[in-house]
Amino acid sequence: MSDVLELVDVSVVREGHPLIDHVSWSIQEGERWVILGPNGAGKTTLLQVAATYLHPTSGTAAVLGEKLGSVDVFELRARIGLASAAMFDKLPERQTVLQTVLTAAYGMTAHWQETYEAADESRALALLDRLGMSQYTDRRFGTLSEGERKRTLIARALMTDPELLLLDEPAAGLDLGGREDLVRRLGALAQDEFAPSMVMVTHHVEEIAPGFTHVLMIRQGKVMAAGPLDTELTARNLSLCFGLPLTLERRGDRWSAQGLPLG
Ligand SMILES: Nc1ncnc2c1ncn2[C@@H]1O[C@H](COP(=O)(O)OP(=O)(O)OP(=O)(O)O)[C@@H](O)[C@H]1O
Repeated sequence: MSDVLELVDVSVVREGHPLIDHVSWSIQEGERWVILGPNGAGKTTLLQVAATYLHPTSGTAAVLGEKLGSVDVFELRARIGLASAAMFDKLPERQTVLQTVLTAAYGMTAHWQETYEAADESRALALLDRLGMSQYTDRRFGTLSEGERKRTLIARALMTDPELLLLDEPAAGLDLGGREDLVRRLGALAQDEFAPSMVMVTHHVEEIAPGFTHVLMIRQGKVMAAGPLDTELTARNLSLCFGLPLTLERRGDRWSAQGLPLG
């Protein structure tokens, strides 16, 4: 069994409709995966299974060596970092950026009379610095721009020193500069040998940072391709996944894709 993630024939069915459909996927230690697929393909559903927030309707899922259904998910969740826009609503707007990151160390979303250890505060400050947020530590979370919020959430997800880091569309809504800044920071993280295993959901190959190693492509809940970027991220697979003819270009360790002209 894989140490990081092992899904065997996993389906998640809602209202008689499979959101993910007989998915088998395994992640080995040291791999950094990108999940690509069109709107509604099942990417977030897949990430929610990996984050232990969703249980398969059928099939088996093991995360960090623990089989879902026979493990205390609260203990397991402490070993997983999740950064997703769905967190925005759960985090108090009036809390400072530093508190927003610190509360993660206590498995909470809000600052409530905990006395933080100095070591936790130093760690939170170091993570915020790594994500380019040092000038914002005292700002209220609710006043941040989209890009600043996203970077805060990634620092927050790293606070517990997770073994698995899950990022749901971290670059969505960012402008070109914000995206490139984030790709650089994610690239530094992905290439750090002490960084956790990573899975990033995205819609765009341009957002794949250097250091990512594998891709899973999903369409209508089914896996279209899964494996090393070098062999699986091809124009053919991408075109099948998104349902239109696409060209794909690789320049160094970055990617770009374009639709073919009509006619
Ligand atoms: N509770 C639910 N009941 C019924 N259908 C659902 C439920 N939750 C999600 N879906 C549907 O399942 C499909 C997959 O959703 P999911 O959010 O996983 O897709 P996604 O690939 O992350 O999409 P996007 O790129 O648009 O964020 C969508 O068609 C969605 O409408």
